[in-house]
This record gives sequence, C-alpha cells and structure tokens, in this order.
Amino acid sequence: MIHPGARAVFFDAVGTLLFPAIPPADTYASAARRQGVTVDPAVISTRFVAAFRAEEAADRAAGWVTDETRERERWRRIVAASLPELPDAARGFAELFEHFARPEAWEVHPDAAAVFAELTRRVIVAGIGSNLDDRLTRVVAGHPELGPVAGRVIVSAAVGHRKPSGRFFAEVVRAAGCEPGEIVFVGDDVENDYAGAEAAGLVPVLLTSRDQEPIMRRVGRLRELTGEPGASAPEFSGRGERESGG
Ligand SMILES: O=C(O)COP(=O)(O)O
Repeated sequence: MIHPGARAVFFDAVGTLLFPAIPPADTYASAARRQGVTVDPAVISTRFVAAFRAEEAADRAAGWVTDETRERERWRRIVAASLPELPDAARGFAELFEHFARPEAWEVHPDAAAVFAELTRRVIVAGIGSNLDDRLTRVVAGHPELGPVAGRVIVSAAVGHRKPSGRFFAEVVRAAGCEPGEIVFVGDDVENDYAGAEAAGLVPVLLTSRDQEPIMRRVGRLRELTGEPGASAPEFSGRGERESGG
C-alpha cells in the first residue's frame, strides 16, 4: 500500500493510531456522577455525536480556521451539549478536557510499533497529522511506542486550519520535507483524512474495516500498509468510539 516512490507516511491520530482507553460516553457519565448526576451513556453518546457534527459544520462554514482557543471552545460546547444536566458545567468541562490530555486515557494501535519499525528500515519519514490540539503532544510523549513520530506531530490548532483544509496538508508537506506525491496520508475519516489529503496531492489511504466504494486505497488494519496481510492478526478497532471525546 506504500507506493515505491514514497518518502514519508503521516498518520491521523484519533481512530488511526490512538483510541480512547474507555468509551468517551462512559468517561462523560463518570464526570456527571462526580456531581451527583446519573446520565445513561447511550444518551450521552447520541448528544455527543450531534454536538461534534455541529462543531464540524461551524468550522466548515468558517473555512476550517482554528487555534487553541477555538479548540477549547469546541470541547466546552460539546461537553455542555452532551451533559446539559451538570450543576457545575465549568468543572465538568475542566475535568474532561484534562482527562483526554493524559496518555493513560489513550491506547496505541497494537500494529503501530511494527509499522514504524518497517518504515524506519525503508528510510521513510513518519509523522502525525491530527485535528486534536496541543494536548496531543503530551499524549504522544507518554507512549514510548510513538517515539518514531514524536518529532513530527502536526496539530491543526498550531497550523491554524483543520483537516480537510489544504492549508493543513501544506504544513504536513513542509514537515515531511518532500513532494506531496511522495507522502502517504493514512486516516480513518473519509472527508478529513482521505479526501483532504487527496485534494492536496498527497497519496491517501483509508483505514477501515468496511468495504467503502469508491475508496480505492484502503487497508483493514495498519499492518497491511507495510505489506503484511490483515488476516493473520485479530481485528483491532479500539474499545472507544471514533471521536476523541474531548
Ligand atoms: O476528532 C478529533 O478531534 C481528533 O482528530 P484526529 O482524528 O484528526 O486525530
């Protein structure tokens, strides 16, 4: 799946390399319980997805512009919309924002170390391109197996534009230090990762267990990127949901 002329591979973070260790809705429900409120995680999940999509729609309308302040505001609004019954909304947001900044809140895809080792062997540069904010640096630093990408973590809040903006992918190209067509971008989101990278001239690969037409370049699991068929190892999808949770 990595074409012969490739000189760099950049990975999306959430849903590709990193997965919430606990389903985000359960983490939200625990935050509510600490304030004496019981909320069904299934209800939280439905509200969360709607709030997450609303924030994405607002970003699209604003030309995908972002920064650290906008990211905090995104998550403050998503927490408020997911847990409207919290007596102390500010406390709930602060606890959840901090929770997802901790390395132990996340699991690394079990294929990651083997894939990075193979990229190193082929002298291919590896990095991360994520819509998460500055907290990602702390999360990556807390997982030794992410060491090979730790020096090239590109987050949209620092770039000033979110995926799928071409401005974001231009920064990936700059960090990779080669031509767009020499960069493979791997992610689980059809619009933000696959279509965004493709429009910017990078070579996209979708990580998905579903048979999605007309996506031509896809892998069922990370290991297939460097040539190993997925069938030899059990499927890994992470215990958490696709969205980062805060
Ligand atoms: O959805 C998020 O906030 C995390 O973004 P990512 O999937 O680009 O890492």
